[in-house]
Amino acid sequence: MSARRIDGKAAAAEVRASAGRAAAFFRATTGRAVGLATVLVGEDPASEVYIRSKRAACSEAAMESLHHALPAETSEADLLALVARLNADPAVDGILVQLPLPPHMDAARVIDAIDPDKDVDGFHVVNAGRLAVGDPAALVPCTPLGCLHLLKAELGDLSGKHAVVIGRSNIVGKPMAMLLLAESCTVTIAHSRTRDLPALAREADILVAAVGRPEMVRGDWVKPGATVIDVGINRVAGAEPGKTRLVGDVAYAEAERQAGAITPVPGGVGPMTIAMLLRNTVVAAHRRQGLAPPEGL
Ligand SMILES: Nc1nc2c(c(=O)[nH]1)N[C@@H](CN(C=O)c1ccc(C(=O)N[C@@H](CCC(=O)O)C(=O)O)cc1)CN2
Repeated sequence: MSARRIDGKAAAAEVRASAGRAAAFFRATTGRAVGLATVLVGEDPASEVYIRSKRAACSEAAMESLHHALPAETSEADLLALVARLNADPAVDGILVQLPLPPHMDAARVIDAIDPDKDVDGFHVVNAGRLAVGDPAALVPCTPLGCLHLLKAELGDLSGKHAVVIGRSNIVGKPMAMLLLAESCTVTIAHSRTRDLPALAREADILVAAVGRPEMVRGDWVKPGATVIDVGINRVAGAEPGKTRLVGDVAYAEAERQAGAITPVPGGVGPMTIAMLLRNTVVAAHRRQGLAPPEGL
């Protein structure tokens, strides 16, 4: 039997619509639009596409996006000075510095210069700490937040389920594990040094793959009926010369024969990242104004 295909595009459209309604309420209440500052350093083509999509999503939700495009050779000091100006700007509710940054910059230093309450990517150490201790003031990284949204829509209550998260990055693996723990899952974080990863993965009711290695998770790693969330976005050579195609970290055609439900790539987790960015920005705006973010956002 074939797994249910989890439609991330449809789920993302709902989250974006609900963020748009909250942004309209915010404008009606405060007299100003929710403002997101986007910062792109250099001309990485994929980053340019993501920034364009984020700005288009903002405009669709009637939020203001204030874009700063800096040349690749910008110094870290100049970027930090821009971040300081955005921190102080009352029209800016959220600040997003698109990653990756050029190699001469220290991304951790730049992220930690962002006001944690405007850190709509949820990457700041203060937000990582808030998430770890269960502080509701945490702004949570968009990709794992999107994964959790898809999991809850698919499974309802996650309590007691065994979740295996493959990947331990600060922006996906670790926050994903924290979110699942907060839902009372039993969580195992696996990584490149984990012994007998296929056997461990086969124990998972929920299997999250966030390793950045094309189709690493094979069909026989998946417990029958498990829910599989594929965070990978890997561009690999296509069938025709010179063409490429996107694949996840999961060998989809094999895994869908085992899983109960599975996210595709593209069209699974990816669209949720931008939807949750809008959600985080609207939440940050409400909190900064002393307003309660709308229920269910
Ligand atoms: N500051 C940040 N930088 C980066 C983040 C982030 O969350 N904050 N995440 C990624 C890139 N990213 C957003 O920035 C992102 C990646 C992928 C998608 C997406 O919708 N993917 C589509 C496929 C798109 C394609 O055809 O290439 C999908 O999976 O369906 C959205 C956002 C790194 N940097």
